[in-house]
Amino acid sequence: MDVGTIWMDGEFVDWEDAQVHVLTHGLHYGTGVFEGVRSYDTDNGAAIFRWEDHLDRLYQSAKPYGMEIPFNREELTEATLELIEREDLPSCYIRPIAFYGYDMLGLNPGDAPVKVAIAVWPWGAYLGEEALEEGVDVAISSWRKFASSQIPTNAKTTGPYVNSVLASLEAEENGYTEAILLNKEGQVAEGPGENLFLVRDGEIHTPGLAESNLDGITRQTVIDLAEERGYTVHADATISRGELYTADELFFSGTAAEVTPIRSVDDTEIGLGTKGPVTDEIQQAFFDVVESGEREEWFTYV
Ligand SMILES: Cc1[nH+]cc(COP(=O)(O)O)c(CN[C@@H](CCC(=O)O)C(=O)O)c1O
Repeated sequence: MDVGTIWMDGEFVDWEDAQVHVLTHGLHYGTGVFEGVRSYDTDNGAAIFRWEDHLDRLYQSAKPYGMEIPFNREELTEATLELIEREDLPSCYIRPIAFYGYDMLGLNPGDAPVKVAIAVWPWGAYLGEEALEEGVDVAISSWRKFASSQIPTNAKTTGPYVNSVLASLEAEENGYTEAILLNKEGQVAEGPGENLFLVRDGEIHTPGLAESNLDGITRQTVIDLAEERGYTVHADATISRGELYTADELFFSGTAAEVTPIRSVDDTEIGLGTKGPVTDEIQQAFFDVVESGEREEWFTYV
């Protein structure tokens, strides 16, 4: 990858110089919070999709860990816009991260400084170029999604992503593109890096957030777009494993995954085994939004 600069604690540094001490608290204990954001090269120029919502979530994610991010919204916004321009990447994936840095180790971060970095890079179709059109084959993970009573699932925290890594590794080792995780009660939670939607008899269902799922910004976008098109959306659904197999359609949503159809679960074909008509309509509506860049309330223009 043709790399450039990274914004780190107020400075733009060369990619290879963006390094941390091996005794960084976040490296040992997973005490970091991050965002996954996309800038699109829209008809109205480069524009970051739902940046304000991602910023909201970044600061909210820091709260359970007593983490004070030492830069305000305006500073992070200015840094990100400048970084996109410096890297000349109107269409890119943006990774802001804040984490407890280097001081004497111990579970309590104590006087460890809060470090902040922002990187951008090109990132195409998260689950593969053909996935958006043809759908992906997924498997139910043997790992369960952790519960919000164990770790705040409304915070996008680095350490707990080992749960997602385990599920993704297992899926790939078994020949699948992605996993679906069940929660500790055995109900459908989400993907390792995506929310999940089910279509049945023309209505759309997605698991609720309280028990185990990230409050996805793309999930909310899908809900808004579906309701605008007259669909009934059940946004607090309890979905059993069996209902996945009998669904008319399934799809993932996420900043990286965008809207990706699921064509099989545990080798059981979903619907006709390809992208379904409702998924197609929602996916097209999503891409119309991010390609046009017209809905100003959802875009921060570079
Ligand atoms: C567990 C999880 N659930 C749902 C979502 C969708 O949330 P949103 O992006 O706000 O719609 C993501 C984003 N996963 C990010 C990280 C992916 C990665 O591999 O790292 C992403 O999509 O950027 C998750 O990590």
